[in-house]
Order: sequence, then C-alpha cells, then structure tokens
Amino acid sequence: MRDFLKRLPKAELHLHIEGSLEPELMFTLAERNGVALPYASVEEARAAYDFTDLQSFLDLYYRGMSVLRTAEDFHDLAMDYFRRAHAEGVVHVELHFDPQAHLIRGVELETVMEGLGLARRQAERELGMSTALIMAFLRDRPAEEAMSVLERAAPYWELLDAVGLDSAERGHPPLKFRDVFQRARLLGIPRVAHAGEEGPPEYIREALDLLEVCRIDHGVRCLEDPDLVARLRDEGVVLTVCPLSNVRLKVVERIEEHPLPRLLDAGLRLTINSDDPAYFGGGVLDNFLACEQAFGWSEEVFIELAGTAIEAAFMSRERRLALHRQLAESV
Ligand SMILES: Nc1ncnc2[nH]cnc12
Ligand SMILES: [Zn+2]
Repeated sequence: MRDFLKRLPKAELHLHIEGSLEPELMFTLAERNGVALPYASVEEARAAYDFTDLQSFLDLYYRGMSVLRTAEDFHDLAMDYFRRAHAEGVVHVELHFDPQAHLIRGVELETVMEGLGLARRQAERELGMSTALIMAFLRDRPAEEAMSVLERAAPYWELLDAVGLDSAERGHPPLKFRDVFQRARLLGIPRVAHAGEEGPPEYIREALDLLEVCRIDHGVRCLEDPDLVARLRDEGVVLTVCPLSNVRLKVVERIEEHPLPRLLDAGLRLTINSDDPAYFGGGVLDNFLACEQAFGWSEEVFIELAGTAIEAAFMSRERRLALHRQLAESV
C-alpha cells in the first residue's frame, strides 16, 4: 500500500510554508542570522513539540519562524519542503504564508515574495512541480492590519492564487474579516479560510456566506450541525482536512476517532493535507498512511481523494488535465 500511496500523484492544498521549517534548518538559519533559539539542540526542539491545543502550537510556530530573515532564507525553506514533498509523490503544492508574522518583526513583504518566488520557479524547473500561493491573514490580529497588508501586496496581486485566514480561531469569527475578503473579491482574488478546526460550525457558515470562500480549511466540526453538512454536500464545498494535525492539536484524541470516515460517508468532497509537517510528524504521504492504518481504506478511496485535490486546486486547465491523466495512469 505504501508504494501505491507514494505513486499516486498528490496535490497538497493546505500547507503553511512556515510550518514546514524542520528543526535542522531552523538551527542552520539561526546560526546564519545570529538569532538565539530557546532550544539547545534539534532533539530538544522536537521534544518541545508537545501541544495541548492550537494556541500552544502557534506560540512555538511564531517563535520558530523568527530565524527567517532574508529572501535566501525563504527560498531555502520552500525548496527544502518542495524536495521532501517531491520525494513523497506530491506533484502540486499550495503554500499558505503569513506576511503579518514577518512584517511585525521587520521582514518586508518584498523579501518574502522574492524568496518564495525563486523557490517556486526552481521547483517547477527542477522537480516538475506546480505550486500556488495563498496569502493568509492572521485572524487574531486587527482586520485593519489585514486590509493594509492586502493593499501593500498590490504589486503581487497577480501572483496570489488566493487569500486565506488562519491563526487562533476561537473568538475570531470570519465576520471580523468581511470587508477584507470583499475587497479581495472585488480584486478578483479567490478566497479560502480556516474554519471549524477549533471554532464552531457557525464559523464555517460565515466563511461561506460572508467571505465567499471556495474551500474550507479543516472544517471538521461541521459534523456538529447536520444542516451544514447537507449544505456542504449539496454545494460540493471541498474541505482540506489535516488528520495528523488534528491529532497533535487535540482536535481529536486519537486518529481512530477522527471524523474523516463520517465526513466521507456524508458525501463530502475531501482532501488530505499536512498543515505544518515539521511540527505534526509528517507530510502528505504520512497523513495518507495514517488514514490507511486507522480506517483501512481501499485504494479506491485514496484515488478519489487524490482526484478531488486535483479538481479543487488552483492550477491551469492544462496542468489539471495532465495530472488527472497521471492519476489514471498511476493506478
Ligand atoms: N493548523 C493551523 N490552524 C490555524 N492557523 C495555523 N497556522 C499554521 N497552522 C495553523
Ligand atoms: Zn492550516
């Protein structure tokens, strides 16, 4: 099964590039930039990744990314991830990035865009991998700040495949960002949002109705609201689910209790993703393998999930057709 899952052409739609920062690279960049880390070693860093909820992870996630300072750092971060993903049979990656987390510590948007842009072109050239870029707003910071980041990104609007919404969910409903997302809509930029990870089903409704998103990131708490599940099914809304993340952040106790099988039975369109692979113990292939072990899914289920990811991805028609063909030939 491992060989089969590795061979499947996988599109990853939910990945925070800052969450792909492995401790080894964190230490290399800390030394390169003279940044002090709260860990004495790589092992000590990994041992600290023991989370009780989303916030306890975010505290370490924002601290870890303090080593990212130059365009070269962002390039190295992204290329490091693209190479690992490529080795797992990932053919398309959609990267969320958090500009506010860099701006507030004095790292300019230009620096981030230059480094990520270089890596994206290199991944296409050297690995034959396609990528998409999702600029995420931090929902636990003011909406006015998100709006000013969107305006500041004007030179890059054409490069953004979507804007997203992430960080601490509880107490920060999508409603707070209605104006920012409506501005993005007027600019012709597609929208996605994290909703229903730790937050209530109502946040998923708000993301659909007020932010007019085309996909929901996580969305697993929709099961608490049968009417919402029916709506997601009827409208064909795709959820980008991250099973290992949900276990590590205690959204669920154990992978065997993950709602994925119930979501599938409800007829929802799902994809499997890694979220923050350096912190949650694995990439897309590990997430696929964990599902196989926990739920005993057949090859057909994984083919369907891989197909949904290709359908729901931000990519050209030519690329989509090529990947559907690659999927058909891989099985
Ligand atoms: N799982 C997650 N939820 C919300 N914000 C995030 N930022 C990085 N990972 C995240
Ligand atoms: Zn996420």
